[in-house]
Amino acid sequence: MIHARGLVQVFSTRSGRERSQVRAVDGVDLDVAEGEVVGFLGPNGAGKTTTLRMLTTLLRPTEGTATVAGYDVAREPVQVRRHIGYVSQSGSTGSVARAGDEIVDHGMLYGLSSAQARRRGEELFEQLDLQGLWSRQPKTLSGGQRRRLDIAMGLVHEPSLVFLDEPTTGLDPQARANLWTHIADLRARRGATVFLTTHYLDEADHLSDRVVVIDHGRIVASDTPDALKSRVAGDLVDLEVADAAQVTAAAARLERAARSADASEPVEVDGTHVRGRVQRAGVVIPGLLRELDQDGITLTSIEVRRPTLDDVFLTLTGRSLREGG
Ligand SMILES: Nc1ncnc2c1ncn2[C@@H]1O[C@H](COP(=O)(O)OP(=O)(O)OP(=O)(O)O)[C@@H](O)[C@H]1O
Repeated sequence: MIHARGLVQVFSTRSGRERSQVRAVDGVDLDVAEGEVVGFLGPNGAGKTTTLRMLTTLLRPTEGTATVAGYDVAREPVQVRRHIGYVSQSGSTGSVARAGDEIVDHGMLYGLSSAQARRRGEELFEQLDLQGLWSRQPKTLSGGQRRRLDIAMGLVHEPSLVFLDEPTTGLDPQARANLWTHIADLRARRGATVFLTTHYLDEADHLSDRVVVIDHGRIVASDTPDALKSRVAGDLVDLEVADAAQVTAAAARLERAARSADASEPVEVDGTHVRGRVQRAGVVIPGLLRELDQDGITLTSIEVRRPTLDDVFLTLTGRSLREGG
């Protein structure tokens, strides 16, 4: 569905007399298969939107090639646009027309007859839980309803590939969860391929078959969320030691368990807490507990936290997405 090779985008900027160049996207290769849901993540300014704009033909690549839905973005932009849906960050539903008329107009813009566009619009209103809102002006809808209307507009011409740029930004948790169901449905019901950018790691984790991470204009990782988590981070084990005098001995034990499991971070001591990462806590902990017991070390508590995509992100880019914003 998407095949990109060596995509580059260089922007020239001017500040006063100074001219400078920004290599916003710096050699991106990307392959997305039919029916895949891919989450595209990166810190602010990493090049996500610029990549998306090249793939949707809104921006001509400085270098490199890409085919999207079977058409070349540089040579066949009209064909590309006809076969994709694009829901931008800002959305497109700011007008004063009625929501239903907006969607019919949009469908006709893509070559549907008005009857076809109406039928398709009504179907989408139903699928996206927008029943009863056909005659409302978009500006009177809630944030979640408006975002769903944006998505309906992006789908009216039945594209097999949909680009969603930060689909849930600014929505409350309930509206986000609701939209997730609809996005997951796109693939389940229609077999659509979905390429989405997001700042929410839980969203990428929940929705994506595969997560692609971009940093400084380059792809730094591409794998399933689970594979990324187990490859990069390891499970965090937090031991709380009952007797402060035994903290050092407990740390040495955890250190050994972590080392044998090939963890990269050092064990950290914080008061009576000893923390470290081990590759597979379920395998490592029974042996560790036996050793601590043999040494006469008593624990007040033990906690294990599975790695999150944020841990992966931090390891890959040196920044936390949560700090981003
Ligand atoms: N039209 C432009 N002219 C000059 N520089 C630009 C232009 N558009 C983007 N850039 C720069 O290119 C880099 C990548 O920007 P881009 O918007 O693709 O990042 P992003 O990953 O989408 O970020 P965000 O998460 O903040 O939306 C940034 O350094 C940005 O300042």
